Amino acid sequence: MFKVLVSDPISDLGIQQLVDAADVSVDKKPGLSEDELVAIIGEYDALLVRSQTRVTARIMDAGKQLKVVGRAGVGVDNIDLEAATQRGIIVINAPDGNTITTCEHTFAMMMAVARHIPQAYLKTVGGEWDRKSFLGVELRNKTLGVMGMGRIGSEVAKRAKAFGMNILGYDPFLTEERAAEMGIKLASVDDIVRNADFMTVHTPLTPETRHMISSKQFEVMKKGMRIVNCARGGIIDEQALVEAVDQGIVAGAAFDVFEVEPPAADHPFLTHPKIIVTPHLGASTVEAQENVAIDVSEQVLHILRDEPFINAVNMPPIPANVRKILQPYFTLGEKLGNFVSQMTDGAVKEIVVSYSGDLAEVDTQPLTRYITRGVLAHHLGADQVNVVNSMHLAKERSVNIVVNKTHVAKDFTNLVTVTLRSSKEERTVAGTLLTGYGPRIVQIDSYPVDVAPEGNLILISHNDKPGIIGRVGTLLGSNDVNIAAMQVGRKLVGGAAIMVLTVDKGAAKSVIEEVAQLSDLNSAKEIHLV
Ligand SMILES: NC(=O)c1ccc[n+]([C@@H]2O[C@H](COP(=O)([O-])OP(=O)(O)OC[C@H]3O[C@@H](n4cnc5c(N)ncnc54)[C@H](O)[C@@H]3O)[C@@H](O)[C@H]2O)c1
Ligand SMILES: O=C(O)[C@H](O)COP(=O)(O)O
Repeated sequence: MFKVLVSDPISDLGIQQLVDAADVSVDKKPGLSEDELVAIIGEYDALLVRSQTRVTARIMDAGKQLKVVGRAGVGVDNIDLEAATQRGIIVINAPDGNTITTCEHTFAMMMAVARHIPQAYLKTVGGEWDRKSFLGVELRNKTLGVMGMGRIGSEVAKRAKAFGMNILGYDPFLTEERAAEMGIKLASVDDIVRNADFMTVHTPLTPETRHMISSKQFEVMKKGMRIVNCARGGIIDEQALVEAVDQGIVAGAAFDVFEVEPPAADHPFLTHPKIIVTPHLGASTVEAQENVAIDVSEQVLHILRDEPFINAVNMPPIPANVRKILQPYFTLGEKLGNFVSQMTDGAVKEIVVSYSGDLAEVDTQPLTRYITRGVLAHHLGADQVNVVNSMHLAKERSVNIVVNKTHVAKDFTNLVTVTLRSSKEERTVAGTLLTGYGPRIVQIDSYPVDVAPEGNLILISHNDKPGIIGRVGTLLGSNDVNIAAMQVGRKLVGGAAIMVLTVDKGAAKSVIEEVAQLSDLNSAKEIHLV
């Protein structure tokens, strides 16, 4: 039974699939302190959070069984990603579920600041009928600068066009062509600061974006600009903003997010007549909360059940077209890595992976992660290595990973070859997916074979002499080890050869040692693939 802890308020409807799952039990304990989480996290396999819970290295250290941290939302700045990666904890988010909701909140804030809605409301409900103090501005024909043209920024730009705004967009990944397609103008930060009437930020908070709008930008800013931040506190320098508003450079600002949340009671935004605020409500709609909780619950279930998943934040995303090609090879790749690791003696120094055929056409890094996981799992334990930390663990142990690609495939449409170089030897195994047969090992060292990569296998290297197969069979049989399948590979009659036996159950170590002592046998190894 997998145990899931929900430590922030997350939509009940959204996590229903977890609650309904027969192999999962869910505990909802919102509002726990770090110490309280440390005390209980040890029994959980998954932790579900929004932005309130700070998932620290200390919590992850205590989470001995923790496989996944699921963020029901976009920003993962409350999660120590580095610590998660080092510990092999997968961090996933729900990047799409709250895009529209946050975009709409951005417009709510933009229009509220343009028309002084919160200030006017307060006066009106206070009994004052003040129609003079709140002269607003239209959005129509104004220039809107959008910093960060990702999911939310792009939706904001799309809707701003309906208001008749001219849009300047800045994003390191925005090209002239894409900007033209969207009917906006590609701009620099400086262009936006000098020319926009409204500016809205939609970047993550990174060392690069922290205070990307600060005194230097306010000094050259178009007078009368209105600024919205529904992304992350700290992208706009709060102190510098207050000064710019007081100097009349900025006409008004609308902030949903703060450098420190919740802000201190004496935070200058809270009493400033030209700055309006909401308490990080960007994603707070019924629809968004259901969406993100559904998305994250679905992926958490996949991860707990060891099924393919998406939206891992601490490993590179796999585009859908690449995933389609690679996914069928993930299990095979891991098994090849595990097989070659079990057959190789000595300390692993280098993993050489060769991809040929169609596989060579795409970014194979995700598949290399699975192969590396297979190699390392044999030495470090399957529970210690996963696709998130496999490359990190290899690097930490100075295991070099070399990837070669050849577009031409000789005998198979696609072939994955894994060679392990250790302190003692170099061994190779290759596999493919055969239509109608599934994953097969088709080469061991330089011998062609056809072996299903599963169950208990015995790999024997011997000299091709009459009677040897019988002797091996008799010895195993007398020890109650039944042979289910057998493959023999040789290059020359009477020369060196290999034998791969699939046996119904694992043989005792002593039996394998006895097999290795038979005449004309060079080595015998048991290989177990799950
Ligand atoms: N207020 C809320 O409740 C709320 C809700 C959802 C998202 N968010 C926040 O909104 C932000 C945007 O979310 P998203 O889903 O659109 O993310 P996204 O990843 O789709 O888009 C972010 C964009 O920022 C760009 N970017 C990165 N560095 C940049 C830089 N230095 N200058 C300009 N652009 C840069 C990226 O290239 C990317 O296109 C995030 O910070 C997210 O955490 C807030
Ligand atoms: O990054 C996000 O998804 C938003 O900031 C929403 O955060 P929340 O889930 O705490 O509302």
